[in-house]
Amino acid sequence: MADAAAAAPIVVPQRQLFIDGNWRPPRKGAHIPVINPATEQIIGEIPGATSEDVNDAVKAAKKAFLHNKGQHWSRATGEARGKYLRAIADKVTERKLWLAELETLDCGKPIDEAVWDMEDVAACFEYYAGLAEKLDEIQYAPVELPLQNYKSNILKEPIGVVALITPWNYPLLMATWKVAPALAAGCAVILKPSELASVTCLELASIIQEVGIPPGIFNVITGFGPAAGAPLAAHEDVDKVAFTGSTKTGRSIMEMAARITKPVSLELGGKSPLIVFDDADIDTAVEWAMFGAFWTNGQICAATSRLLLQENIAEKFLKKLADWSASIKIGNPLEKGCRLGPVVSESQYTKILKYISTAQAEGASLLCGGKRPDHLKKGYFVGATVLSDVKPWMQIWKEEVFGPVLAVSTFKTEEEALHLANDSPYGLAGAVISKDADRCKRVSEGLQAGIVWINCSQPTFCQTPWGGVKRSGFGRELGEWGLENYLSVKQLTRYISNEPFGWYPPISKL
Ligand SMILES: NC(=O)C1=CN([C@@H]2O[C@H](COP(=O)(O)OP(=O)(O)OC[C@H]3O[C@@H](n4cnc5c(N)ncnc54)[C@H](O)[C@@H]3O)[C@@H](O)[C@H]2O)C=CC1
Ligand SMILES: N=C(N)NCCCC(=O)O
Ligand code: NA
Repeated sequence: MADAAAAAPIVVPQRQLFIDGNWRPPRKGAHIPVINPATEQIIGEIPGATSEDVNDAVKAAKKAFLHNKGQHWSRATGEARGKYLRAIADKVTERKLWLAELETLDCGKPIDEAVWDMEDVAACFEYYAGLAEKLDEIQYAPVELPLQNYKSNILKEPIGVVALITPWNYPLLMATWKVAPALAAGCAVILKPSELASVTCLELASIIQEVGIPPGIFNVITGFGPAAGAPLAAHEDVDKVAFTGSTKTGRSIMEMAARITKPVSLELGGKSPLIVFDDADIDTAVEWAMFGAFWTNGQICAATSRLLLQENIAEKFLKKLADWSASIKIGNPLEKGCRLGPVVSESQYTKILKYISTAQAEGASLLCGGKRPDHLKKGYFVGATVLSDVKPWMQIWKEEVFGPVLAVSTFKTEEEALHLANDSPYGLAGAVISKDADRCKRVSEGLQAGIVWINCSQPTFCQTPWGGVKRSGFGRELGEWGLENYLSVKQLTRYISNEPFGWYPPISKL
């Protein structure tokens, strides 16, 4: 399929903003080119929304949330909403290859990975359909009280109109991690995908239109961050913002939200460590180290981009790592078997190369990669890059690169490894590889991170919570925690005694 498609170019559908169940051109008429990072060519365009369109979308969402006293959506049963989520999952599955090809064209990830993402997207909608149904069972859950005159019950209600602002590294999957639980909870959604990769999110709008979710419950506003994202995050009638992206933008969103005391959940950057002990099986560990740093062309917030090797295996490990990394199939991401495509944009490409040259200037050794491979004349390709002799004070050890760049350092003892691993403002993920289960347990407990992988790096399931500590953000996506992000908890406390309360002396006795 991918090869046939490469022969007959796939056409990016021309779409408008999706507001109130309809496709609408942006009020100011702006458009943003869609660039294929593998060819550097413009292959389509997306609408460039501004605050006027944001106002329209928020108004539609608010109206839809309250429509018919919420009976048709926000106060409908979870079971009713779950049916729509399952229908979305089915359509994503039907269109899996088409969506995957669009994703690859738009952001450059290898087609095999894009297909995998689409499978995860469908599974995530399916999973939250199940949680929507389960929500009905737990409504009015009793709370045990110390006084017999009272009974308390808990209602879980949708938070309201939610703004979901998402990045370009897993364009449709990161949107789904937010859209699926938000819809399951009964919220009305405004999705603002990244201007660098919005195509598949617009296709999701088309799917949602087809399955017949009430107009206004799901809206997509494409556009630049400052023009479309900022007015959305700051809007008075947006009840919550969920964001995944850079630490800098996350901070500005939190500042905007703070002005009107609006809740936010933030999934920000990382510089996650992978610690490999000397009892590890070298081949297995090398492969996980590569996957943790080069999958998704290295553009993963939870990438284990800092590798810590126990000193006595470092030489052997690095030799294998460099040879294997240099052999990764890099090129046309639409070709099956491709394992490294271009990074998303010219500015990311330039930024990554700058990180690599700074690292070398600071004394790190380049073992492989570091540039666009010679056989590729165009496209934002960066060969899988391994930098060794990295010291903790170097920029490459401290800052998120968001590209296929692995920084390597060594340690002697477990204690030193943990110290080096935790010496970062970030705390999204961490990983440990060792045959010693006790050591893995100690290290897992010692890592300051929201996600710890043991004897692997990156596998992620929609059932398990996702999010960070320290400056990597707060709140948890996925699993039951992901649903809580979009629910508010209401307590209902009833006085059930037939006797008067009796605090004030009765008037007759005065
Ligand atoms: N943690 C993660 O998953 C991600 C981290 N990043 C990091 O961020 C760096 C820069 O990438 P960008 O695409 O510029 O990330 P970004 O954080 O600026 O973009 C993420 C989303 O936020 C929106 N946005 C930007 N400025 C905004 C504002 N003022 N108000 C509201 N929304 C706004 C963008 O349009 C996009 O939808 C990357 O090199 C990488 O280090 C980027 C994408 C994902
Ligand atoms: N689908 C998997 N396994 N991981 C997604 C990681 C998304 C991120 O960059 O945060
Ligand atoms: Na693009």
